[in-house]
Amino acid sequence: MTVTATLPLAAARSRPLPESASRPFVPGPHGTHITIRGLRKSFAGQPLYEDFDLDIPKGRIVSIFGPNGCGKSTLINMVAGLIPMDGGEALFEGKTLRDTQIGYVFQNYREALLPWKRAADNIRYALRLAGRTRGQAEARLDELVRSFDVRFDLNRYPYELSGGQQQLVSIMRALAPEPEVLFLDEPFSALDYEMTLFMRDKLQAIFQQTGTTMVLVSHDLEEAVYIADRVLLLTRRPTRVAAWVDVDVPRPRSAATLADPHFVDIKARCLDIFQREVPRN
Ligand SMILES: Nc1ncnc2c1ncn2[C@@H]1O[C@H](COP(=O)(O)OP(=O)(O)OP(=O)(O)O)[C@@H](O)[C@H]1O
Repeated sequence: MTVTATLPLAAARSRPLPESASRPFVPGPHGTHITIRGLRKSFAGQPLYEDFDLDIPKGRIVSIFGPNGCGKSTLINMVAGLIPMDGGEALFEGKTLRDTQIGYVFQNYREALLPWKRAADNIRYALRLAGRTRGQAEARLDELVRSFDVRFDLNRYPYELSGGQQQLVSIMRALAPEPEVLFLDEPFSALDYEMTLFMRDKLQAIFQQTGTTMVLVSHDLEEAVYIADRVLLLTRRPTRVAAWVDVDVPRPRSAATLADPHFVDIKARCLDIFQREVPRN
């Protein structure tokens, strides 16, 4: 699903909280960042999620992979507060979304940035919305430019930038207020292959610098495994967890990783689960 919005997070925090599940809340194991309990969602009377529980680990990159239409985007959009749950709840280390700083990177970078603002002003704007003073925003912007090693002119308008550059600005904007969790919905799917490889490595480098919990939806199994510490495989709807697969491949990963026998083995295991589990539902 493609979501297009320009100011998702401000809107998300003003939404009412979902109703709590009627059963007692059971916390996740040690190291859990996001605890989802009793999640329910239907579209047009057709259940997508029914009494769905999930624990997402802290300080890890989790990729979500599953068949078309199983609800990958809907899941992160509900947890990020962009669309309502029908029931259940999600807590961030015990806190509600309202008390949690999150970032979100949309698949459709063309509509994600504010077109009337220069790239740098898109980032400044997010920082000002998050309550930073003008001086703090400038300092943070400088820091981001250094850590992302930005070599193009951020004083350009989005339409003057390439797709990859726009998506890089979107990721910088999402990370600018130092979110506790970063959600990414197929962030590289609209980019060409060269730019996709570059952006994956950029994201990985940022993760290694910050340790921010990241939850990424991907259509591409190789990408899902390459980027993740853990891959969450989902079934067809009504959607369940098919499996969690650990990707115990050292970072930084590189093009050579793609041919590493252990990496290839993990990818094959994911594909096997996908093919075995998914059609049964
Ligand atoms: N607003 C909506 N109204 C009706 N149905 C919807 C809506 N949003 C999503 N759906 C349906 O819910 C299901 C899950 O959609 P979602 O986009 O979350 O799946 P996905 O796994 O991300 O899909 P894809 O792999 O195709 O990107 C799909 O069948 C979709 O058609």
